[in-house]
Amino acid sequence: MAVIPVAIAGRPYEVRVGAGLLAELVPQCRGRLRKRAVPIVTDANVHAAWGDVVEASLRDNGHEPHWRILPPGEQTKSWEELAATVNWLLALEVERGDHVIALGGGVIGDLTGFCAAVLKRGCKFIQVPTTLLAQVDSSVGGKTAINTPAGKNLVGAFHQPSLVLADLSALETLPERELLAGYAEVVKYGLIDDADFFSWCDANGAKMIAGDSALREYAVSHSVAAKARIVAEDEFETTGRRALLNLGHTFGHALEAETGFSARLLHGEGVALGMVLAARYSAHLGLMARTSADHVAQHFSAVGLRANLTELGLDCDGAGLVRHMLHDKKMDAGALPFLLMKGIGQTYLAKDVSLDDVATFLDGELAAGAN
Ligand SMILES: NC(=O)c1ccc[n+]([C@@H]2O[C@H](COP(=O)([O-])OP(=O)(O)OC[C@H]3O[C@@H](n4cnc5c(N)ncnc54)[C@H](O)[C@@H]3O)[C@@H](O)[C@H]2O)c1
Ligand SMILES: O=C(O)C(=O)C[C@@H](O)[C@H](O)[C@H](O)COP(=O)(O)O
Ligand SMILES: [Zn+2]
Repeated sequence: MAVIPVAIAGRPYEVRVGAGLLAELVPQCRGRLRKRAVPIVTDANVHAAWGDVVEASLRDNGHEPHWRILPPGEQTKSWEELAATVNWLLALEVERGDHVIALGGGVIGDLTGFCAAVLKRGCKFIQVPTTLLAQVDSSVGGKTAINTPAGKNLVGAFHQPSLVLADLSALETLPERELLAGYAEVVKYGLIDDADFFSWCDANGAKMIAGDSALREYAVSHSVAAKARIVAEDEFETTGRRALLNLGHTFGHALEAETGFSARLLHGEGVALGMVLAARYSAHLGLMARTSADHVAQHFSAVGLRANLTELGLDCDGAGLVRHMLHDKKMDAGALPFLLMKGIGQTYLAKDVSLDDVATFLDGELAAGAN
């Protein structure tokens, strides 16, 4: 098992990465489950695949699990599920010092974390991520949120978990499309500031996706360490450092909004396409070699992720996509700082991007798409 510290000032915690952690849930949580009753929020797919294992670990150790089993999918990050889940926690008489367990992907982690952030002004929670995306990204760093019709993650809080348990065995039941979506956030760490890791992805990504367990452990641990480093430096996204983790997300979130937060486009798929667009836009501005932008696109295409806007079949223009971007949380005094690239592993926050120019660029991508 790999143990990665997240050195948040005043509230440090560990991310443990290894196979079999779900079966050892109670010993792994030692000292944190103070009562017999343990509230667990999950979704129906995760419950069907792993509910028995978690239930057995709790019952064998004298606990009584209380399950809240939500519908799978992005629509669950809603006001309605937030209110209903908070009311459920209140009915269970959860106290501030109690831990709620979030068992699932990023949807469950983001929603449960937000419930924990607001319940009695903050109770504790444990992230037990079961998707690749949640293991490498969403379970770490304390961003919690729901969506609104206006956009992605527009209501939320920073609220750190007490512990993250990333069981690599959980990935064995994950559908391939979800693995690929999570892989986009793995590659993101290479594109941000780690060209060697991008080369590692070039050499090993496909084998990792196909199921090689040593490669999976390396990909998850390396990604978590990268995220831990960045969030420890800038927990609340105030210095610009944490904003690097948003690479591809301004485009990606606009695409998710345009496709109605539906199964047409998963978050990680939007991020992959968004990073290709960030690379192509950087090349269009002359910041980055066109060959490097093509390399990014080819990397995603080679594993089966979409790398051209035309593949989405959108019925909008560039200005329509830019309108979604006006809700981006990075908006500052009417301007939108943009994550651009000077090369692979050389992402930076640009403050001088013209949204009219982005719209024109997107019109070109929507018309031609292919490079
Ligand atoms: N908080 C953050 O820092 C952060 C970071 C990245 C993404 N996110 C958010 O995370 C969400 C996406 O998360 P996701 O990709 O994990 O999606 P998800 O939570 O929707 O899970 C994907 C699908 O896989 C199923 N599933 C999960 N684990 C499984 C398993 N082990 N076996 C079988 N099926 C399983 C789920 O039921 C769901 O259908 C988005 O809402 C995104 O905004 C948040
Ligand atoms: O942890 C972060 O910071 C991130 O930006 C990670 C992203 O992968 C994640 O999708 C995040 O939720 C996006 O943040 P948002 O502030 O744009 O909602
Ligand atoms: Zn993301």
